[in-house]
Amino acid sequence: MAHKYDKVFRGTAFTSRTPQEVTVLDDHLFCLDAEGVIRRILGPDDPDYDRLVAAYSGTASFLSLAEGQYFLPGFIDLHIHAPQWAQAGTAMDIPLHDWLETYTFPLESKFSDLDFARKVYQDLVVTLLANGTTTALYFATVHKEASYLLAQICADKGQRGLVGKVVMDDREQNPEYYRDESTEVALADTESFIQLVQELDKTTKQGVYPVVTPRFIPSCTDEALAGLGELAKKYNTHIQSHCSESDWEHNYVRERMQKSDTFALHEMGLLQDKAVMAHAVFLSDEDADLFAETGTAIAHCPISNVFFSNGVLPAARFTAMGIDIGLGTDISGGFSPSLFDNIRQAVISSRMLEEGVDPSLPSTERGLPQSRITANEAFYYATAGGGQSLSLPIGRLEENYAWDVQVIDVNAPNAKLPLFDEGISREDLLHKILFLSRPENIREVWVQGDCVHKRK
Ligand SMILES: Nc1nc2[nH]cnc2c(=O)[nH]1
Repeated sequence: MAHKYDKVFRGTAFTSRTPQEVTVLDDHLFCLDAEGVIRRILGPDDPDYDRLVAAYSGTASFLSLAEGQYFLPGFIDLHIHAPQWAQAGTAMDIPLHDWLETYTFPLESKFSDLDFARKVYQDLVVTLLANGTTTALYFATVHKEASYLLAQICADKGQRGLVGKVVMDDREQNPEYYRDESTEVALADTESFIQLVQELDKTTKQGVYPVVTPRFIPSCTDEALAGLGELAKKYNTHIQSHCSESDWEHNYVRERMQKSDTFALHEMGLLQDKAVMAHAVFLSDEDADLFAETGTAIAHCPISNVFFSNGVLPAARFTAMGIDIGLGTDISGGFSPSLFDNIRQAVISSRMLEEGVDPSLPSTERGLPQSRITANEAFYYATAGGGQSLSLPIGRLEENYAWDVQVIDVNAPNAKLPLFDEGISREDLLHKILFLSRPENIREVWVQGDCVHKRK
């Protein structure tokens, strides 16, 4: 009899049900179709379970996890500057504005050289996959060709890439050596980039997507911002930018536009269901309401925020207000390519926000009550929250979602997790995985039903 499913996986999986609750699927079967979509999930009590195991086990379509191995959804990096991988871990000691001018713009300008771009982008995509990141929302550079090359590399290596050619057209704000030639060229390049990537997408299984990407308001003219809003609408694309990241940026926009970043971006047609704004640390309640109403998501980048944001995102409050939130590494404002590291920092930063950090103040005045997030919530942001933010069926191990997973091995050689209690609860085990896993524990990574990384 012909097999109904393209692949069947057997093992224990963790997946978020809500921001606070994780579902454990103990020794379940995950049945995929040829498109790499989960069509059926069944537990050992299901009457079909034994029949399916008997039919598929021993075939090339069946993969069963060993003791100590678990499925987690692949991570979704909701904010990452691909070219900045080349400077990750350096220049963490100066403010955002100086950092952009002294380090970042000179580096990004080098991506006019396609050979250099290829070297950096290939290394980054492979590294992200090895860190369990199955989908990434990338800023590239102003260069159309190199931005397209990044989309091609994602297509080639099997990562779901959402890629933006960055727009920086303001002649006063951007250095002559690194900006769009003119507003017209910025818009024309963006439009042809969108068309090229939408064509490329048709050749991939996992999907690659063009993203309308004004770097941030300070680097764009009003005309470019409005034109980009129209292009996003015309081609139904995702949108990304930075919003209210730091005191300097937030105040610059207020002075130039006489309104907040959020309201200015909204006026330009840049807030919508498929829009993701990085940081958003300084949103007022009115700004936050507008995010929730328009379906605009926040890419929370907790490591980067320590260095560049002058504050901590009140993630718990914004989640309660109904805003979609995902996690971003913000390479290289953040130094780490790992969303495990960012899960940890999201929890740590939220605790510091809640408790406060100035010991000279009485405890009652030190912090912002009810700001802490749990490890479950940070896990949600890195997975289901990211999928929700992008309006894509990813980030959950549920029927009709893509099979994007990482196989975690708690007994990996040289990276064994400290597990000495055989009766450990499933939730405690997940928390150990979240706080202690290293790349060595990520045994395999799958995107849209295909294996894209395997540790030797
Ligand atoms: N963190 C960060 N903030 C920005 N704001 C504008 N550009 C950037 C960037 O590259 N990184």
